Amino acid sequence: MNGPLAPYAGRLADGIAALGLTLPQAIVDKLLAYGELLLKWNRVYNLTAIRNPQEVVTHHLLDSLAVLPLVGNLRTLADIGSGGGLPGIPLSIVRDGLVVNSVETVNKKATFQQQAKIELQLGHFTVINKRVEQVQPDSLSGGAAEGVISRAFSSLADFARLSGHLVAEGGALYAMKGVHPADELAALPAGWIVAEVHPLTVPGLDAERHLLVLRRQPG
Ligand SMILES: C[S@@+](CC[C@H](N)C(=O)[O-])C[C@H]1O[C@@H](n2cnc3c(N)ncnc32)[C@H](O)[C@@H]1O
Repeated sequence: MNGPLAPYAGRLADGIAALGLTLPQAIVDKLLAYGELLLKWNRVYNLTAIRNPQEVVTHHLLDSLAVLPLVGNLRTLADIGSGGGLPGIPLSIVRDGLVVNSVETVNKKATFQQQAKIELQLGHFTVINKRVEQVQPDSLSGGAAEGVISRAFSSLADFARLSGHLVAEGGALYAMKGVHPADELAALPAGWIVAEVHPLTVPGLDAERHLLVLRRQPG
């Protein structure tokens, strides 16, 4: 490959190793190809504020992969407010069998994701161009999802309110956050609890990251 991400291929490989992941070279190449597509389409479609190739590797690719140890064993995932396909597309690339439904309301962003699905041959990745509150669980590929994830989508309370209906029984909401959002916890809607808080380290990213797991209150 000789596109704008080529100089950062080593950084991606080092980051993947630092996350404790071992990925075939073909998968690493696919991650780079996705990053290049994002940069290319961003010039016209304004998909993400990040335009620096190095930051595509750290802030988008590695940041998305950092949650893999916590969601990588799920069978079905819905990514809400996925923008240019984050974290859903990187997760779909590295976990071929994972069924990912990617929900994004803005047409041009969903169109980009559909194009990425075709170019990267993501067989289990489905784009849903709708507002999440209008999506019914049975319209998701695989039905209600074991994991419903979002990054930079909304407050925890709105995430639970708007997306909670898409979580399968026994499943969870996964909120990717920067600093631990202590002030958002008190505003959670009734019926949801924060079951787990995982601090995450993203290689090459000098910023706090947390994954919060929300489950339905028992009883
Ligand atoms: C800040 S962006 C984050 C995009 C991506 N998750 C990321 O981390 O780069 C939030 C996205 O949520 C989408 N969005 C906002 N409200 C939505 C809703 N009700 N249903 C689906 N998507 C929504 C926006 O169009 C936008 O693309």
